[in-house]
Amino acid sequence: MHSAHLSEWQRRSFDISSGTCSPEQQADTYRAHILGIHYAWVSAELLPATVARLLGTYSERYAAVMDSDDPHVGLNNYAESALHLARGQKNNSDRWRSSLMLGSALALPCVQRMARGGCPPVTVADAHITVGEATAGENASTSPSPPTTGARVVGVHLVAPPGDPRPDASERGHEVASISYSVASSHASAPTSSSLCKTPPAPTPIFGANPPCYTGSLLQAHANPSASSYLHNHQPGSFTSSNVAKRKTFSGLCGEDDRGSGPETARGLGGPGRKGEHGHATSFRSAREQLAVTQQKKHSQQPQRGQPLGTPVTHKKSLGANRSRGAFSKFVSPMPRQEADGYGSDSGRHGQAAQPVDDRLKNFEPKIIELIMSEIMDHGPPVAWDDIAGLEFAKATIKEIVVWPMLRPDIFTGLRGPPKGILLFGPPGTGKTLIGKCIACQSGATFFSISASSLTSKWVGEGEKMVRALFAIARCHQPAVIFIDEIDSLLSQRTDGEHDSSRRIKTEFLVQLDGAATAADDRILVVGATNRPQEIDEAARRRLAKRLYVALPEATARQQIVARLMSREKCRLEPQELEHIVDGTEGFSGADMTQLCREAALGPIRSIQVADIATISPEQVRPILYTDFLEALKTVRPSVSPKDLQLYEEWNKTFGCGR
Ligand SMILES: Nc1ncnc2c1ncn2[C@@H]1O[C@H](COP(=O)(O)OP(=O)(O)OP(=O)(O)O)[C@@H](O)[C@H]1O
Ligand SMILES: [Mg+2]
Repeated sequence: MHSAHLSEWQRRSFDISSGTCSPEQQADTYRAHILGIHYAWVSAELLPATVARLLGTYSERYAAVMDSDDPHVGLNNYAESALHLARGQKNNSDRWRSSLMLGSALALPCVQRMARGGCPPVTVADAHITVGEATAGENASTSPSPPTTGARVVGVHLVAPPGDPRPDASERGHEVASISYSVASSHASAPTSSSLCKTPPAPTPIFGANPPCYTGSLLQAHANPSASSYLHNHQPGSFTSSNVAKRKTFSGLCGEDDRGSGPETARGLGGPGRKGEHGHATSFRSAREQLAVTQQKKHSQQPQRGQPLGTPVTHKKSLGANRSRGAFSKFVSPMPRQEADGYGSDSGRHGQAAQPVDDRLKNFEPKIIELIMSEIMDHGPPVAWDDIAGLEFAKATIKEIVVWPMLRPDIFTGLRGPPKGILLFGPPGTGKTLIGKCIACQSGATFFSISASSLTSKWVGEGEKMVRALFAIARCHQPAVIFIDEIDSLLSQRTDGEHDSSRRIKTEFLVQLDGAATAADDRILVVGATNRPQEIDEAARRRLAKRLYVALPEATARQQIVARLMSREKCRLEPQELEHIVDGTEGFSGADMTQLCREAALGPIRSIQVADIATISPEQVRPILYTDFLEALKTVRPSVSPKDLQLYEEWNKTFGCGR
């Protein structure tokens, strides 16, 4: 072994053998010996035989110290060092002082918020709360003496500063004294607090008219045992206690623990009915009572009708937490509510499908009904009859067929009954769709505006169902107008090579149109519009009994169109100029006239310098002039060729209902 080790070894052996060692020192020395031998063995500093001999020797001696039954010799000092450390530590649990002092508590934002409700914030000088031996505060002179001399006063002192300008400041000394006395008397079985209290105890909530005022709280704490518990649990002052028992005493004297804090608690369950040995409410409460208290608290926190203003109510803001989510709670859709009128026109307009209410619709799949309701029904911007220029015969006929029978169904019966179908045919852009929109607005009927593509489906059989559903729904909403724009694509002539499904759709439509599936008094009118009337199937043509030619606008109609459009713009057109424009637009359709006016309206803008376009005000833009129309006429051409026009004329002569 190294010399250093050897000297250490020798020193230990000498210490033990000298007889001056205490048993603890002996045990420690033997432990050190054994560790040293292990170390030397591992380091190969000792021969195994030597290790065995030494270990045997020292283990035996160590065991003699440690395992001895002799109380004077034997010891167990394993934990000695730890205990030694613990003994050196200061234990502060006995005398504990909260770091939350009155001053810091009053500076807390929540306390300041409470104080903002009309009662001035309490200052440090206002309150001095002491738990412990009798205190001799500045208010001692104002406090009545405790009835029992030597009784330990556990007091709550609220001291009014001498110069406090607040009106109740002078009284608070007495009031506080009564609090102090009240608590003390409870300990000493003294007279009731009410006999000494200046303010009669009232069963008001702990936060009365001046909730944030600590004075009020403390006074009511005096009157109300449970309020005392509030004080106990929430008092922001310094809390000094000499030991745990004293703190428990204070807790008991103050009333209930925090589980029962609140006025309802005292009045309802733990209050007058349940008294502790000192005549105060005890803190014990069964689970059932606790549940009732919790419920009561919950309900009392909800604002009641007629609750006086200023009564503080604790509101917990939560998102939807107040809403019942139970199995019986009614789900409220976040979508805006529609009128629950079944398949009313309103519900369909907004794309929300209602549940079928009519027996006639029960055989249809909801999705088909939904599709028709949500996509087919259409209500555009309002169109008046006067908005349609010219076309007097067509307008009169439609009024006769659609509007009047709707108004007087009792007169239009029998032979006077309206036809089941109307066909509006004519060149493109002449106002056929416009007439359909006008019917929708003016007839007062439920208006179904569908396109052929809405009724056709790639799924075999779906198209026929759609057609059937359309008429069924229209039947449920009589009087109804089914407007089918570009009806030629739906009811074109049936050919041998066409797909079977489209043929079936046509057949179904003709069946429905014929009225075979409808009653005689059903008021459903089908209005078809097409610019290719010659392509319509002859069976369909027959069923669309009133075939009205929507011709190109005549001179007066063209003039009306221009005048009407220009009346909404800043325009300067002489009557002669307007006549010239009308004369120069022979063969123009209504759409062409609209396009001409749009083009002319751009004339004033084009005359503005490019640099000024960003800064010019609308008032500075010059009016539309005749020259603008002349310029526009250079670019706008009629969209209907004379040849096409001839075809329409011929078809009208052949199949049309015009004069
Ligand atoms: N008689 C008219 N009076 C006023 N404006 C009209 C008239 N005819 C057409 N217009 C104008 O032309 C536009 C197109 O008209 P509309 O859509 O009714 O034509 P259409 O006959 O349905 O054409 P298409 O056969 O191509 O469908 C209208 O929005 C309207 O501005
Ligand atoms: Mg059209």
